[in-house]
Amino acid sequence: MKPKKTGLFFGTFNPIHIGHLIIGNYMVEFSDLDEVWFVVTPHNPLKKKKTLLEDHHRLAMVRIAVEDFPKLRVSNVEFDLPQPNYTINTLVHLEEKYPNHTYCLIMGEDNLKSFPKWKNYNIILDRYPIYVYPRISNGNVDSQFYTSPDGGKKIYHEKIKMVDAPIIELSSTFIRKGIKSGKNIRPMLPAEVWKYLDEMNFYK
Ligand SMILES: Nc1ncnc2c1ncn2[C@@H]1O[C@H](COP(=O)(O)OP(=O)(O)OP(=O)(O)O)[C@@H](O)[C@H]1O
Ligand SMILES: O=C(O)c1ccc[n+]([C@@H]2O[C@H](COP(=O)([O-])O)[C@@H](O)[C@H]2O)c1
Repeated sequence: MKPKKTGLFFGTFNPIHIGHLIIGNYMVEFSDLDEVWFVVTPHNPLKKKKTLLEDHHRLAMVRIAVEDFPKLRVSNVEFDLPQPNYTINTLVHLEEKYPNHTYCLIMGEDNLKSFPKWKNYNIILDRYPIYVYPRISNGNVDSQFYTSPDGGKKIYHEKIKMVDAPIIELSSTFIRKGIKSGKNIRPMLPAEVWKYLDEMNFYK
């Protein structure tokens, strides 16, 4: 059987919002990927855990968000791996567990900026293409992968594919703050995710 080309969209998803969904869906519809897995991360090694909802709630909301999209899947593979979750370890694990897939990474531009701080990022780059989705909130990306030697037109590492997709400037942080200050942020979340959050009184 031909291996499935699978995009791994790693994230904290605290909570998942329509920006995430638009990215996952765009990648699977407008690139060469067969499917996209939203891999819910218990603990990002570069983030503090304090404002984080419990893993199973974040997972439940991703599951609700993707259930009507057959090419989008949710994965809790990192729940049983050591924390904090280093992506290289998860990739090794996935290669063993699901050998009939070829993997690439999906990330927003903000994550590309911190990418050189990731464990074994050179090995990740060696082995996996990275599809990057544009994001502007953190200013111009100035990671080593972006700097053209002549300072002119941006050039990128050969494994990094910048995807020409619409920019949706929305973040989970914005949503959490909005809820805390009593704003109506309902259109920013899939309807059923908003319902879940609201019923559970999260982020208030
Ligand atoms: N609006 C967006 N546009 C492009 N990429 C995004 C967007 N929102 C999230 N991402 C990407 O999705 C992945 C998971 O992101 P994450 O769960 O941290 O969401 P976030 O909205 O950035 O959350 P937070 O505000 O809590 O940091 C990351 O690769 C991030 O870059
Ligand atoms: O492997 C690393 O060193 C590493 C460092 C920082 C972040 N990551 C991963 O990047 C993913 C995106 O995280 P986040 O919090 O921006 O959604 C998440 O799966 C993290 O575990 C991984």
